[in-house]
Amino acid sequence: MTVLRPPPSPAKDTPRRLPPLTLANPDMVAKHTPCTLHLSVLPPELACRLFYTMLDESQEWKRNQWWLFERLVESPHRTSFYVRRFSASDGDSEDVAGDAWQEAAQYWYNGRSTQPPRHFPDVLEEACTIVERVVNEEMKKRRRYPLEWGGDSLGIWRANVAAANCYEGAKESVGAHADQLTYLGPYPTIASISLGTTRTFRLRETIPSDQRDVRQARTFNIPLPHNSLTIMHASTQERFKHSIPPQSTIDLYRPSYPRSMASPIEPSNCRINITFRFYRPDFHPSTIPRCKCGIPTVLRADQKNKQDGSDKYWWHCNAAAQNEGKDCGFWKVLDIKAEGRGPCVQDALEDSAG
Ligand SMILES: O=C(O)CCC(=O)C(=O)O
Ligand SMILES: [Fe+2]
Repeated sequence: MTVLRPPPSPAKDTPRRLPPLTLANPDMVAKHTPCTLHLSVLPPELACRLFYTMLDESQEWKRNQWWLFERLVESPHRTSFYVRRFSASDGDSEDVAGDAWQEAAQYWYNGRSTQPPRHFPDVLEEACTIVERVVNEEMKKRRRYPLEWGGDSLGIWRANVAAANCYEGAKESVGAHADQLTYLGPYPTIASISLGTTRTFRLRETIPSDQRDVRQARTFNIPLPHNSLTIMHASTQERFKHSIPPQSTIDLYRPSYPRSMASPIEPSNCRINITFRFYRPDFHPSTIPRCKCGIPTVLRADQKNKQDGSDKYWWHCNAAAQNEGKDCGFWKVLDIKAEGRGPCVQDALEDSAG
């Protein structure tokens, strides 16, 4: 007897695999990613002075340490955290350098106890003012997202903290991640300046689970030269992971100015990165949910699962990072309204409509 078999079902269409793409100039970065790249952003003398100052400071920076699957691991680069001093004329209800914010600095280091954070050195303050100007000009050209911070009636972005990283040699790196949103809140704008040797900044989109059958992620490699500013605009932390991958070789950086009149120019194999950030008053440390371990939780965007296409964020226990990998399993969805946070851009829009 002949057994009739149904014809083989046609192979399911798998989305096209896309090769990595190098984004070699600002136009390409803006076209393919939610980021913008700004070359030669600081006056050259200031960029060089900032490089020397932060390189000297970096002698004190530490490798982050945390527990991962029952193993204590160490970040393959050194890092530090700075807070900005504000004058009363800035109208801040609380200086971010105040005691409460020291908790936030501690959580830059995965919950490790730390010394009080340092203040911006003068040269960092000088650079920050220029960076803010560039960020605000760029933000004016962009759409705003409903969950962005809407508390500044003039819609002006400013930085109140900075995280700094030093990558020494070609092998130091940072793995693929999206930044934690604990004190930044949803849809932050993060401005990241690069000094010293050129390194590749890698961006890769996370495709939400319900779109995996229709499209694939692409890897974008962006070479970041000395004195360039990368702005990770709103939605980068919701949709992309970023990294600085290890490289087989790097070009030494040759500063254009000596440290002093008498000193020779010394080539360097270091890249200094400074990310300027705005810690939101509505994500003040006193408002961060505590888990059953009694310590502050951390907030992350859920890049894979969207609620009916809209974003979802989780507060979750982060004790494992410092507690030999053990946590209490606390997970709670962020509910901006119920938690009394804001105003967000959407609230400002509702007010003007109503
Ligand atoms: O070095 C860089 O450009 C990225 C640093 C970074 O991702 C971070 O500090 O969160
Ligand atoms: Fe990051």
